[in-house]
Parts: sequence; C-alpha cells; structure tokens
Amino acid sequence: MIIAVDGPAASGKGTIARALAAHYHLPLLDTGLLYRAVGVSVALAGGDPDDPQDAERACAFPDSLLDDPALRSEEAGPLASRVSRHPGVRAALLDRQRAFADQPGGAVLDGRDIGTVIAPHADAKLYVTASVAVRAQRRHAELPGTTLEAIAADIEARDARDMGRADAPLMQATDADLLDTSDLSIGAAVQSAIALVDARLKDR
Ligand SMILES: Nc1ncnc2c1ncn2[C@@H]1O[C@H](COP(=O)(O)OP(=O)(O)O)[C@@H](O)[C@H]1O
Ligand SMILES: Nc1ccn([C@@H]2O[C@H](COP(=O)(O)OP(=O)(O)O)[C@@H](O)[C@H]2O)c(=O)n1
Repeated sequence: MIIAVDGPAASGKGTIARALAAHYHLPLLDTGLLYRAVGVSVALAGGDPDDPQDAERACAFPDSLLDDPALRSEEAGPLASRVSRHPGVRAALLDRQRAFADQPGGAVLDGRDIGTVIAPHADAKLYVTASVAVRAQRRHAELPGTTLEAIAADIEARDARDMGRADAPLMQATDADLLDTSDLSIGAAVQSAIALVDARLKDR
C-alpha cells in the first residue's frame, strides 16, 4: 500500500505521515529532506541555488547529510524551495523517491508532488493544509529565535514559489482527500487522516 501525503510548509503533513507510517507499519520517506540536502549542499559549496548547474551538481550529496540537524534550520527551507524549481534537480531525485514508493509492502511518502508525480498510483492521497496564520504559529514554536512575521513571510513566499513553478507544482491531486488541520489538534488530525485512508482502502 502506498500513501501519499502532500501539502504546504507546516501544514502538519510530516506529523501525519509519521503517524500513518506507524499505524499501518510502513516505511516513511520525508522527501523534503532530499531537497533541503541539495539546498544546503549548494550553500556549503558557495554556489547559487537559483543557478540550475550549481543546484544539479549538489544533487550528489552524501547520504550522511540527511541526518544533519542543519537541514531543519530556518535557512534550509527557502534554499530547498529555490533549488527544487530546477527540472534537473527534480529529475535527479526522482528515481530514489519512486523506488522507495514502489518497494514491496508499500510506503508512506510526504512532500509536494507525491500524489501528482512520484506516486500517481498511490492507494491513498492526502492533501494536508492549514491557514498561513496557523502554520506560522506552528513553525514559530519550533524556531523561537525568529520573529512570527519573518516566518509568515517565508511561508507565503514558499507557497507562491512551490505552487507557481512549472515543473511539479504543489497542488492537490484530483483524487486526493483534503485535510485542513487549522482547527484540529495533532490527535484529531491523525484520527481524520486514518479515517480517510481507511475509507480509500475499502474502495480499492
Ligand atoms: N494539528 C496540529 N496542531 C498543532 N500543532 C501541529 C499540528 N500538526 C503539526 N503540528 C506541529 O506543527 C509543526 C509543523 O508540523 P510538521 O508536521 O512538521 O509540518 P510539515 O511537515 O507540513 O512542515 C510541528 O511542531 C508539529 O508538532
Ligand atoms: N516532494 C517535494 C518535497 C519538498 N519540496 C521542496 O522542498 C522544500 C522543503 O520541503 P519540506 O517538506 O522539508 O518543508 P516543510 O514543509 O517541512 O517546511 C519545499 O518548500 C519545496 O520547495 C519539493 O519541491 N518537492
């Protein structure tokens, strides 16, 4: 069984994807980490994240980088969003994500284009969202050193860049279930997600 979880920054998709992976005993891939690794690698090499060649070169990052806490920093999100616009970067990361999705037994993947590009054949697809104000509050609680205004501005800029790019833009797949977590606790959001996935599995 493949479960695709997509949505914008701090919508709660990672939390939901983790809970679904535990509930259904499936391996989990946070695909945002791959783009964060490319973005951070470009910065470490002194390159330009908006330059396709610099970004593509950085796709050969070492796997050990995926465990680096720097990938969760405030700077890494916008860097990831900038490199992820380049079709060459998306192509370089495609096989790894598809192989994870199609492993025997299935998988949960979360990101921006799982239900639309990586695993359009997923058995269940969730598009997780929440208002900008709620998402900014959540990220602020994680990154208290930054102002709420700066975080909200980053979220809005990232939404616009991720939804506006030509290649694999962030969008709800036509067959994805929408889950707005703005007014839901983590527990309630996870229960709703499990109910939506169970309903899709029954229809298979
Ligand atoms: N429904 C929710 N209610 C309150 N906080 C939440 C909820 N879902 C997630 N969070 C918190 O918000 C932050 C961002 O959630 P996360 O799942 O990492 O989002 P995403 O993967 O979409 O960026 C985390 O600190 C998480 O614990
Ligand atoms: N499947 C994916 C996952 C992430 N990304 C990009 O990587 C950036 C960081 O993704 P993330 O999921 O780690 O970010 P958060 O939603 O956790 O803030 C996003 O803003 C996207 O630009 C993507 O293009 N496609």
